[in-house]
Amino acid sequence: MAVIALKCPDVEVVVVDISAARIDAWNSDALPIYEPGLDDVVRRCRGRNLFFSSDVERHVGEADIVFVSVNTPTKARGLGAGKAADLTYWESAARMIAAVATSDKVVVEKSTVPVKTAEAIEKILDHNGRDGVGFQILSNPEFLAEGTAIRDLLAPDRVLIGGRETAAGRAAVQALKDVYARWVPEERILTTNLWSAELSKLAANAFLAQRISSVNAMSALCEATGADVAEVAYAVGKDSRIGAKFLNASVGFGGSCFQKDILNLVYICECNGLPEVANYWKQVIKGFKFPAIATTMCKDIYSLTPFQVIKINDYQKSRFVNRVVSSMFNTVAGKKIAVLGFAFKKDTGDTRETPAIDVCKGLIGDKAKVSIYDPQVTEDQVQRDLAMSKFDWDHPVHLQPMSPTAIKQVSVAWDAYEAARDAHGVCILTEWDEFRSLDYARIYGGMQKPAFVFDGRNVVDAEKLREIGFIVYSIGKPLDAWLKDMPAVA
Ligand SMILES: NC(=O)C1=CN([C@@H]2O[C@H](COP(=O)(O)OP(=O)(O)OC[C@H]3O[C@@H](n4cnc5c(N)ncnc54)[C@H](O)[C@@H]3O)[C@@H](O)[C@H]2O)C=CC1
Ligand SMILES: O=C(O)[C@H]1O[C@H](OP(=O)(O)OP(=O)(O)OC[C@H]2O[C@@H](n3ccc(=O)[nH]c3=O)[C@H](O)[C@@H]2O)[C@H](O)[C@@H](O)[C@@H]1O
Repeated sequence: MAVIALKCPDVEVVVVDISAARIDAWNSDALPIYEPGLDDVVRRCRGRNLFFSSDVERHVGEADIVFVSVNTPTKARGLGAGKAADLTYWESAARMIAAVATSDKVVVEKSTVPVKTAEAIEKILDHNGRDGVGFQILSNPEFLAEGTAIRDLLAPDRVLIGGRETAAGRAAVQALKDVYARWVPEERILTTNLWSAELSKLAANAFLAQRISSVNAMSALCEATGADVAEVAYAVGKDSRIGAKFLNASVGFGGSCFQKDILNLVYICECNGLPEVANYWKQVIKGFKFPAIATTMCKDIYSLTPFQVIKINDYQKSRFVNRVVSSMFNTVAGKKIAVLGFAFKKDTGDTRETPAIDVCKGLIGDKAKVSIYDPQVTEDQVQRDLAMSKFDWDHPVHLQPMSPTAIKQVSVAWDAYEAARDAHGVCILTEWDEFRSLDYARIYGGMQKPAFVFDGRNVVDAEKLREIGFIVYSIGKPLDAWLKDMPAVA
C-alpha cells in the first residue's frame, strides 16, 4: 500500500487494522516490521496520501477499492485442521465491508486464499450488503518476498489480476490495472479469470518451495557421496529450462507462507477428490516416501526403514540438529551452543515458521544451553516463538496467547562474539551478511575446544575456518573427516 501511495500521489491510501498497537507503530518512527527501504517510502508518503488508522469502518465505507490483506492461517481445530486455510478473518472483514458500504466497491483479495474463495466472499457481500450497493471482487495475489519487498514491488516480475468475465468484472479489472500501470509495464500486468489468479498464487509458492526441498534432498545425498551441493545446483541451474534462482541448500525453508499455502493446496486437492495430486504436493513439506529403488541405498546411509515417511523440510532441520549432537560426542547436555540468526531469512525480523525454532527446540531437547544472536529479533520474540503452539503465530498479535514463561536454557546476546563466548559450537541459521565477515579467529579464541561451526546457510568460507582450527559442517558439502564417521541419523 505504501508503494501504491508512492507511485500514485493522487490516490489516497488508508491502511486500517483491528490491531490498534500495530497502527500506532505505523504512525511512529519505529515501524512494526523491518524491511529494507520501507522506512523511506513511508516517510515520503505518510501524511501526504498514505494514512494509518484503526477506524476501520469509516475508511472502508469511504473507499472505492478495498484491498483485504488479513491473515489466512492454517486451521488449528475442526474440519480440515492442520491443512485448511482458516478464513475467519477474511469472513469478518467481508461482513464488515458489507455492513458499512453505502456505495459500490471493488473488493480485492490480496491475502493468499484457497481457490474459489471469491465465490464465498461474493455470497457474503451480496447477502449482507445494502440494497443498491454493488460489489466486484478481484483476485490480486501478492508475490513479494520479505527482505526484498520494496524492490519486488517497484519492479515486479508480474502483477496478476483476476476478475469476473462480465462487463462490470472487466471494468473492475481495468480500474485496478490502471493503478499498477503507473509504474509496472503493461506486458507485466496479467489478467485472468478469478480462479486462475487465486490458484496461481498457491501454485507459485508450491513450485518455489518444491525447488528448495529438491535441492535440500540433494544436499543429503551430496554429504553422503562427496559431491558439493553448490556445484550441483550451479550445474543444474545452468540449464535455462531449470534456471539458477532459488536453488540454495539450507537448513530448511521457513516463513509465514510456504508451509501454510502448500498445506492449503493439499487440502483443496483432497476436497476435490484428487488424493494422488494431494500426495504429490505433500511430499514437499509433509511426507516423502523413498521410491523402492532408492531404499537400499538410503537405508545404508541413514538407516531408514523402507518406505519410512519423512517430512522433507522437517527432515532437513532434524538432520542439522543430529549433525550438531553427533559431532559433539553424541551429547550437547550442558554445553553452550551459539545460534547466529533467528529470522527465517536475512533482511527481515520475521520469525514465523523460521527453521531456527525447530533447530533450537531440538538442541534444547538434548539439554544444550542456547545463546542466540540476531540483528533484528528481540529476546521477547525468541521466547514467544519457542513457547508458542503450532499455528498460534498466525493470528493478530493481540489475539495470540499471552507471554509464556521464559525458557531458562535460552539466552539472547547483543552480538555474535558474546553469543559464541565459551560455546562449544556455533550454528549459523540465517544468512545475514554480517556473518560472512565476522572475526572468526577472535570467535575461535573464546570458544571451548574442539570448536565447531555448523553452517546452515553456507555463508562462511569453510576452508579459512578450518585453517583457524574449527571443525566445520556446511550443508551439502564434502564432510570433514571428523564428521564423516558420525552420520546424522534423522
Ligand atoms: N508476508 C508476506 O510476505 C506475504 C503475505 N501474503 C499473504 O498476505 C496475507 C497477510 O499476510 P501478512 O501481512 O504477513 O500477515 P500479518 O498477520 O502480518 O498481517 C495481517 C493483519 O491483518 C489484521 N487483521 C486481521 N483481521 C482483520 C480485520 N477483520 N480487519 C482489519 N485488520 C485485520 C491483523 O491484525 C494483522 O495486522 C496472508 O494471506 C499471506 O499469505 C502474500 C504474499 C507475501
Ligand atoms: O506468499 C508469500 O508470502 C511469499 O512467499 C515467499 O517469500 P518469503 O517467504 O517472504 O521468502 P523467500 O525468499 O521465498 O524464502 C522463504 C524461505 O526459503 C528459504 N530459501 C529460499 C531460497 C533458497 O534458494 N533456499 C532457501 O532455503 C529462505 O531462507 C526462507 O527461509 C515467495 O518467495 C514469495 O514470492 C511469496 O509472495
